[in-house]
Amino acid sequence: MSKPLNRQDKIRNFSIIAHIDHGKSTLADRLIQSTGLLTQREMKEQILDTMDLERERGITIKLQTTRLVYKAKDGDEYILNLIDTPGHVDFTYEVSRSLAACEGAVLVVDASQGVEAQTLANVHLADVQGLEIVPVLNKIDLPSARPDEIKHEIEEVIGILAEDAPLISAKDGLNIEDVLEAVVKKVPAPSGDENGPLKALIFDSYYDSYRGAVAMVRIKEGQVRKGTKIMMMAAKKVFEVAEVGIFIPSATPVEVLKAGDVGYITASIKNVKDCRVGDTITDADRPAAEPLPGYKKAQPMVYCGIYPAEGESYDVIRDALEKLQLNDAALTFEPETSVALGFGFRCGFLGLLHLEIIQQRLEREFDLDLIATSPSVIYRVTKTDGEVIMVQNPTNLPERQSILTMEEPIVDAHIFCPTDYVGNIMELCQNRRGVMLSMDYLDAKRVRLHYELPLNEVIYDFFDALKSKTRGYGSLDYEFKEYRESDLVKLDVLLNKDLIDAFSMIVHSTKAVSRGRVICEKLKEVIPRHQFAVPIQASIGGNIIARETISALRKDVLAKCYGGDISRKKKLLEKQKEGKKKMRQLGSVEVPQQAFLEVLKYDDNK
Ligand SMILES: Nc1nc2c(ncn2[C@@H]2O[C@H](COP(=O)(O)OP(=O)(O)OP(=O)(O)O)[C@@H](O)[C@H]2O)c(=O)[nH]1
Repeated sequence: MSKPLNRQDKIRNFSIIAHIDHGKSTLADRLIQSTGLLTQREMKEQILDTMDLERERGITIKLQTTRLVYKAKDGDEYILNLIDTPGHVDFTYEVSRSLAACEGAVLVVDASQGVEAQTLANVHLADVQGLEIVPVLNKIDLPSARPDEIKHEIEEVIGILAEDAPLISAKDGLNIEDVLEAVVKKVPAPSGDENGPLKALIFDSYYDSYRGAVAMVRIKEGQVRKGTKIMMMAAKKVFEVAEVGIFIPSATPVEVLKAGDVGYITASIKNVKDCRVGDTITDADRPAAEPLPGYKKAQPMVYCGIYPAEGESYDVIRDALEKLQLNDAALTFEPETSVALGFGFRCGFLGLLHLEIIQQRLEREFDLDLIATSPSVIYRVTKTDGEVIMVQNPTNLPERQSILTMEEPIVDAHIFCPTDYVGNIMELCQNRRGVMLSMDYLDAKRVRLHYELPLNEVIYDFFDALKSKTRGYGSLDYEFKEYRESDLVKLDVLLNKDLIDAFSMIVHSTKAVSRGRVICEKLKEVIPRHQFAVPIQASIGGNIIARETISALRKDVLAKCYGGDISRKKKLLEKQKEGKKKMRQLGSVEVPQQAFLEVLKYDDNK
């Protein structure tokens, strides 16, 4: 006797996880296409990666979800809810968010590259959520594909069976159906009482100017429909549901969402703070006893100041940050002031990429002109009077004589790379004060290195340096380990004798002189000449350790334009104006926005 048919038996909720570039988005597109959701013509190049920024960088940041309908080989129709995940070392937290809404994860591994740092990191996150992992080997069309070796590697390094893993080419659309079959067979159907009190997990949200905050939810128990009075369990706010729906892939209203479903809820929620990712939605008239377990809250690891450029409004920036925070709980901010830059915000990020993305989203989506100061990690300072303080902003570092000890965050870093580049990696890590803990050979060609590294050496451009020193083949994953005492000093920058607090940073004492020199040189390159000479100095505790001077020059852009070419003159003046817009007056010196980014760049050869 077969057991009676249950609606949930025909639902599968899953994510795709992969190391960057192993083909996650390409596979997602193929799955959408092969289940007939969209015709070829309608298919954009990459449907799930909607944001411009992502396209540019080729990484997925914002979560998206899509309902697919698949007629399986067993003759039944299944609803497959595919929840997209971001793919970068900075965003493991967001991966956890989408995994919390699933029962399984398709693990895509490039059949020529093999297991990489984020393959392992993502598997670990899926494991923590108790998900079924379905391995898939992609890019088997490549002549360099070595599926048998990589299957073995998956079994050895990850410890899951890979014998039956589908061998696919997402690019050519080869064996895509095997992936759908594996999802149907291996990923468990959702369970959860449809008639119990409502419990819905908000795994993402976005702001829609007409409908207010839209909560993307996984219904774990109970049901929700238009008119249901819902309560946000953490926010303790009650709303009446205006609409529930699903993504196919655009938002489409349905009558009801029940346990096991993935969809969205709108309820004219005007204040974005009332619709926090990770919160549980319940029925206000019949509330659940307890909220769902959230996932581990992400701790920002990198802080920087964000200030309005000339003429921008502080309130508009606050509003924009609040909107971004709605679906990015890892972003934190609080007001701060800078002598050089005025009123702004101290913002916390997961890492440098996260910082750059938020900065660019503020500039593009909200059309804001901003200045971001040097990023900093959080230092733990014990003062001579016994007080312990956490310092996120170098400007707040107490006077030297009142500091007893300073500790800095240390991370555990795992680096995967081809054996040819081991020497380069070791050199890089040594330059960044790393301590090697172990080195394992994955096979004859690849190694895994385990290092301890101070976070303040990783946040600036470690990832870029790693990529360039391994021709793109190295991969990195890191996590916070502990605070450790360290010999740190505050490095200040003076422009025309004025201390510019926005440039101050905390560095290891052995690095201070070389960093100071590089910063002065970089600033000399990017700050335009003024009508007076501008000394650029780096100092530690009042002692100047490096100096450059920008010589005086009068800039007359029209000097070259003799004759009557008025349109050319106009163009030059426009260009100069445009250039001005990106300038910021710091004391008596005009500094281009770019300078703030330049000071961060390390020079590993110095
Ligand atoms: N040869 C070959 N190339 C593929 C295949 N699948 C994907 N690619 C290519 O690999 C690159 C990365 O693919 P994506 O789908 O963007 O990778 P991703 O894992 O989504 O990357 P992120 O969004 O950065 O996480 C693209 O240039 C794809 O065209 C495949 O089966 N064969």
